Amino acid sequence: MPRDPLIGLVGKPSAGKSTTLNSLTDATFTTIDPQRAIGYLQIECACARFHVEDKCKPNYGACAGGRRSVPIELLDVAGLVPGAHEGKGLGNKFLDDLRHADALVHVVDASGRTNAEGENTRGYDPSQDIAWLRSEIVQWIKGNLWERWGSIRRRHVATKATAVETLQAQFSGYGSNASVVARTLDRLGLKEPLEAWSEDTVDRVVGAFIDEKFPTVIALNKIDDPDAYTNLMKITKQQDPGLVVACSAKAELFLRKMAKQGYIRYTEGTEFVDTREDLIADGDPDGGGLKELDEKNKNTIEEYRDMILFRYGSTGIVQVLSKAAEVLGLVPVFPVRNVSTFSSGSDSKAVFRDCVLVKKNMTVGEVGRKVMGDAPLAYVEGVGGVRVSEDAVVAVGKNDVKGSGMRSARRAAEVSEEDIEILGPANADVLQDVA
Ligand SMILES: Nc1nc2c(ncn2[C@@H]2O[C@H](COP(=O)(O)OP(=O)(O)OP(=O)(O)O)[C@@H](O)[C@H]2O)c(=O)[nH]1
Repeated sequence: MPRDPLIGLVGKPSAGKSTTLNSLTDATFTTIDPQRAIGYLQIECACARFHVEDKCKPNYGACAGGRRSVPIELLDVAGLVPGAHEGKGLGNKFLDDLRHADALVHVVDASGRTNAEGENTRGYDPSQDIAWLRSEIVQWIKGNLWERWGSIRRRHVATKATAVETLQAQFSGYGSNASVVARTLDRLGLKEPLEAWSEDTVDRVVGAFIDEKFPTVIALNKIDDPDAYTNLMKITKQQDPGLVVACSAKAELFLRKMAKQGYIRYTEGTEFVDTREDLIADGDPDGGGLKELDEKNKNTIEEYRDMILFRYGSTGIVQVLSKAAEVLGLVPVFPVRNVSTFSSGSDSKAVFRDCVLVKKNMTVGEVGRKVMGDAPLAYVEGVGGVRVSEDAVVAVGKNDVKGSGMRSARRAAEVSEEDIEILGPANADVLQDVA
């Protein structure tokens, strides 16, 4: 059964990984182990599409006016320093942890105040970190492959295997599967057979495999630091701007903490912060019931407004996670028991109680099995009661709402009502092309 997607946070020591992880998670009920936590991905909820926002009650996470926070697992992959592939730092442990991740967030200290080892300095060029992190992963995978290339090639010829079969046998240890390898090769469109590949071709295969298996978002952290701006401009020009997000984990952590303690109103992912003073000035004599801030915290909020919120539009942390979900191509699927009312079992008034995040290119049948485990899947239908093939692929707005089979399904498969789930297409007008 496909497991839940996992996003790995990587970066040198002191880049801000733990702060990012803490700012994305709700410390009260999140710790799986010290390195793993549940963060919340913000998505457009299906309730908005069907105008039932007022009845939306998620079993996990929350939904406010159609913006839903869906739990997603995060992993802090600590211990990366240059030379990790040779066992430096926490080298082997780092690489071992890395293989579980489906996408990476590279947390970069954009302030230039820490060197490659994470030690204090000034004026360090953080674009170097992006280059060496990639190079560590490349050397790790290429090293393992090239070391045995002679025998891999001989076996490939002797067994008349396909290139996908031969490479998958080598890449399975990185959490790969045959479709990842097939997409890697498609990306390159190589003409020569595997036995004729040069070292240069193997390098290109490794590079394309890393792009496919570990799509990476670059989180340029510490933008509250005045030195960060120049680095930010430089890196945004060098990298695919679609993969870079400017952020401040420290600011996000602070704002969430202050909001939780009742000092401010803060809408995560936005520039909107209200203090008691602001609300009184806006005409609410009670100041929204917020507590009075002390001078120090008031100044910090002012500083964050100037340096981050008004300049960048948000702390960027919510966007880091959304971007990671985007590069991974995650599709939120909404299991419901009834495809007309969108309710789930016992509580017939609440809608869209569940939401699971699945990877793009998953079929309706695979999603059904993920949600239902081994229970037999009689048939699949969705909004409007339209039947859908198990082989259809899910995408946002397409085959992403599912409900229970009831009587007709029971006839179809002779299993109990509880055993059936149905997946179905959303309204034709919201169908989107499969990415
Ligand atoms: N100015 C500023 N400092 C930050 C920010 N995020 C983290 N820091 C600081 O950077 C230091 C290192 O942060 P951590 O989150 O512990 O870094 P890490 O990457 O987990 O470090 P290791 O545990 O050593 O791998 C701490 O002093 C943080 O307060 C930020 O957005 N702005």
